[in-house]
This record gives sequence, C-alpha cells and structure tokens, in this order.
Amino acid sequence: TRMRVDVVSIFPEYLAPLDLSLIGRARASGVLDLAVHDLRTWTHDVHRTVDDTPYGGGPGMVMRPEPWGEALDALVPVGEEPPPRLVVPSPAGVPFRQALAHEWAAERHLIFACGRYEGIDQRVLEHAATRMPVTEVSLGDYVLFGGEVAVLVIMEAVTRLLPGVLGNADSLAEESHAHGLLEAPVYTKPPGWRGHDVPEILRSGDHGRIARWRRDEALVRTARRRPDMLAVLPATELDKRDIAA
Ligand SMILES: N#Cc1c(-c2ccc3ccn(Cc4ccccn4)c3c2)n[nH]c1N
Repeated sequence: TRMRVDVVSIFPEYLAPLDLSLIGRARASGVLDLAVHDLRTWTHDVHRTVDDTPYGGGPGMVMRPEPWGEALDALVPVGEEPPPRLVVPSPAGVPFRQALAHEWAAERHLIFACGRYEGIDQRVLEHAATRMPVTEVSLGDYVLFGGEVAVLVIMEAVTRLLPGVLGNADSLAEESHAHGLLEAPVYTKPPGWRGHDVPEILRSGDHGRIARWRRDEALVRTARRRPDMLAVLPATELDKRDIAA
C-alpha cells in the first residue's frame, strides 16, 4: 500500500462518502488504506465524554485532551519511521492549497483529527508535535461546525494525485492551478443547444488555434475572477499573451 490514512471523529458516519467512487477505487486497488475511528472508542466514562468547558470562559465547549492522546497513541506505532503527519482542520489553520495536496500525497501515513465544538485542547497538538509533524489547516475564510467536511475535501484533493487513481494522467496536466490559471470553459455535444452554440473554433480541428483560444479564455477568466492569481504569474507568462497592462 502506498498510503495509510486514519481519520478520528465523533461523527465517523460523516466520512462514509470516502467509500465511494474514486476514493473507493483507490482503496480497492490497494493504493490507499483508509480507516475511520470513533473518538469515543478512547473514552472510559459511562457518558463517553469528549468535551468540557473552556478555561478562561467563553461560549461553547472544548474537546478534552485525554481521548485524543489515547487515540493518537493507538494509531502511531512506537518508532514508526517516517512518522505519520497529523493534519488538524481548523479555522485558524494555514490555507489548504494544491501545493499542500501534492506534499501530502507523498506521505506514507496521514492521520486526520476532526475537531468539533470550539476546537481541540491545544495541548493535544503540542504533545503530538513532539512525535510527528503536525499541520493545522483551513479550507477557507468561512466557519464550519467541524473538521469532517474539510477531511472529505482534503482526501479528495490528495487521493486524486496518487498514482493510478486518475484515468488519463493528461487531465492532471490540464487541471487549473497547475499552470497557474483558471480552467477554460468546456463543451460537449450537441453543437447547438437551446440557441447556444459551441464556439466554432473548438470544432475546427485546428489544435494550435484551439490551444491558443483556451489559454486566452483562461487568462480572461483569471483576470476577471482571480486577479490575485495573475499577480504571482512569472512575467514570461504574461508577456507571452502580450496582455501585460
Ligand atoms: N478546516 C476548516 C475550517 C473550519 C473548522 C475546522 C475544524 C473545526 C472544529 C470545530 N470547528 C468549529 C469552530 C467554530 C469556530 C471556532 C472554532 N471552531 C471547526 C471549524 N471552519 N472553517 C474552516 N475553513
């Protein structure tokens, strides 16, 4: 197996979609070995308590450190080399971008800690960092209820980069954020639909002109929707299309 992934959550059923489609196939092909665990496995009181009131006051509850400590002890064999990476979705995390997906696709073992409530006691991450690399990661500037949906997103972005998971590797090459621009629009049959026609050039068979048309469309879209992405393009890219302002 190329990659082992453990996910710990108090809502393990939230991760059920990881059994489907591409990720299901990656697991079936043996390239990905995924296990989802219920954090309450590592509680010992009759109410299986995972949360408590926050020190310093404030609204909501905080996830207790003890169950997380025992969960990580159970999931990280002593002396595992290289150590797994612990990924903790959090509103306070570093932005999750394609570069991180590529980095994490090269890992042998990932452990995802799905927080809920107001988050996980920070000492869990501090202690884990003495044994393994730990990354707090955020999907974006909006607030979710917990880390589970972030794990679904991250797992999709990482799994599709694993060898043999994607059908034709070409779609990887073409994907947006690979050449630093947004994707050009896509079309398929019928050529005319409800009065809207497919751009003639795409049906011309002139592959040189088609490639140029797609790049121009990608640049225009990026300039309109994500000017921030253009700011970081190497100048040569802009000069090529002589759209440098
Ligand atoms: N990734 C990501 C996230 C999250 C996220 C991730 C994990 C948890 C665990 C609890 N909460 C609720 C919560 C709300 C308020 C303050 C603290 N915590 C999470 C939210 N929100 N937005 C993102 N892009």
